[in-house]
Amino acid sequence: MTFILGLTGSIGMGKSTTAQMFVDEGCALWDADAAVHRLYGPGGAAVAPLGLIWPEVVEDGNVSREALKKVIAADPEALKRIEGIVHPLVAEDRRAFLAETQADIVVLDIPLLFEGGSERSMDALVVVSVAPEVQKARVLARGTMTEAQFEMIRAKQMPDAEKRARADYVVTTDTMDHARAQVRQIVSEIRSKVKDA
Ligand SMILES: CC(C)(COP(=O)(O)OP(=O)(O)OC[C@H]1O[C@@H](n2cnc3c(N)ncnc32)[C@H](O)[C@@H]1O)[C@@H](O)C(=O)NCCC(=O)NCCS
Ligand SMILES: Nc1ncnc2c1ncn2[C@@H]1O[C@H](COP(=O)(O)OP(=O)(O)OP(=O)(O)O)[C@@H](O)[C@H]1O
Repeated sequence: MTFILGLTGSIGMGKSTTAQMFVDEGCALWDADAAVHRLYGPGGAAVAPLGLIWPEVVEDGNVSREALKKVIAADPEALKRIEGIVHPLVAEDRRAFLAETQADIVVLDIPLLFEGGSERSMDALVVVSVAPEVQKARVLARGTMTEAQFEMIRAKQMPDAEKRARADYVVTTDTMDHARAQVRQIVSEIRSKVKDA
């Protein structure tokens, strides 16, 4: 039996960093953002359908994220159409992963877990969270988004407080040591539950 643990949190809250801590504790990981990278890469299943609508986003057989961001900036409806193409392909990638895995605990790192409605298929939910000013400072420090792009994405996502209210576990990502201690506690609780079941 594999225990399926959904991991989510708003932009820049520490999903990838926390997911890696679960891997360090022996959990298997599937990462939705990484699946999107595969789908946009050479031979990826999203390249042809996106290219049919916006030929300019395909460069050397890849989907260019920069070109896609230009499309979204010019047409606010475009993101919905992109999601309509990409999300079913991501769901298929996840099904294939879950069919193969042998791990006792699988962590599914999904930025839009609540927004996309996949929470029902999880055994438990982890939400990562930190103060909003820390979140913003961390995202802007990466230098990949302007403040306006960050605010646009944040406004589109379910508010952090609502996510926390729906979580079975909240991991506060204020420091690495604190987050790691919380991850170890969660894994040990789940392993003892699974053993007793
Ligand atoms: C808009 C795009 C081009 C921006 O690419 P970029 O490389 O700059 O950012 P990246 O993909 O790393 O996203 C950063 C964060 O933004 C948030 N985000 C991304 N897409 C969305 C979305 N459709 N709705 C809400 N938040 C989103 C997530 O928290 C994500 O972790 C890209 O995110 C994209 O193609 N999105 C559509 C596919 C999608 O919905 N992916 C989300 C996970 S399935
Ligand atoms: N527990 C922590 N303590 C200190 N810094 C952290 C912690 N967790 C994450 N960070 C830092 O916060 C930033 C964002 O983390 P990360 O990339 O894991 O977030 P994310 O939620 O996956 O982001 P995105 O939504 O953009 O994909 C990174 O610079 C990371 O080093």
